[in-house]
Amino acid sequence: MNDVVLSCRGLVKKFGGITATNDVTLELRRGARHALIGPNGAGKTTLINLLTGVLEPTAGTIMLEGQDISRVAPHLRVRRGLVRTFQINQLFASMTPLQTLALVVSQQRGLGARWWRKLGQDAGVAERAQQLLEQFRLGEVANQRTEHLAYGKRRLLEIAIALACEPRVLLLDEPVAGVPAGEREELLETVAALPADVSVLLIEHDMDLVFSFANRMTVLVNGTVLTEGTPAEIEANPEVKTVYLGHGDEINEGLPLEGRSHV
Ligand SMILES: Nc1ncnc2c1ncn2[C@@H]1O[C@H](COP(=O)(O)OP(=O)(O)OP(=O)(O)O)[C@@H](O)[C@H]1O
Repeated sequence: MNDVVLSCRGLVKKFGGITATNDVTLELRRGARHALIGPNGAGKTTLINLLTGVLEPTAGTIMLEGQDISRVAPHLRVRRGLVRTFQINQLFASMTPLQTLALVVSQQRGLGARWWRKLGQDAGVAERAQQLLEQFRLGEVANQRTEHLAYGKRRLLEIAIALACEPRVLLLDEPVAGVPAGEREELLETVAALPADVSVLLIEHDMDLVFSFANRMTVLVNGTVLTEGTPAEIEANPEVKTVYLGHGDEINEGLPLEGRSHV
């Protein structure tokens, strides 16, 4: 069992009379490429917020590398290696990718607020920032203000920032959402090339990405795990089809064999 990196057991989250997460048990294995899918309102965002500590569970436990983190503050979960991608906010708009990544790498290495002075001096920080720029195909835009970047490049920067935090578990929250067709390929290739030792939980509506990326899938419906399995098992599962068919606009038109991508 020690190859389980992140798990939750009997996780419940109630908002007043609404049960958004209903007795969810999930295991993420070391090196996993695991996708979490489900129709709108299934509880995916709530579950990610519980795992990252943004929300406190009504009941249940969350374990990271064998330790109970159910009540650990979000920033301390990041320090322990549980990192999610987040949308770049105003804070980074006027900074360049190089500055942003140097800042995050500096913070990660305990250099804190002295990052800017250290940038020129600390070869380790500059080198790691440069590696990340190359890995995420941001070299050409390294010195452009983030607010001027193409949307796909911003999404790449978001993943690069998460990786700069040296995660053991990476929660990828809809990495291709809103990315124009012409910029998607680069993003898909970069996601596919994430380091094998980082375990990834992907939440995504784009079924092309889900089925090309994941080797394990969990389907959430009404806050509950409907089923879990390999992509082939999920695709063949009549219950999964019914659930998505019931929602009309979703996977019924989106399962890969039926030739559609976005749901
Ligand atoms: N803060 C909140 N207060 C009350 N109800 C909430 C809150 N957050 C989520 N919910 C409800 O919990 C349920 C699950 O919502 P959640 O956003 O987690 O689903 P989701 O699977 O992420 O949906 P989507 O794919 O549309 O983003 C929904 O019924 C939603 O209305």
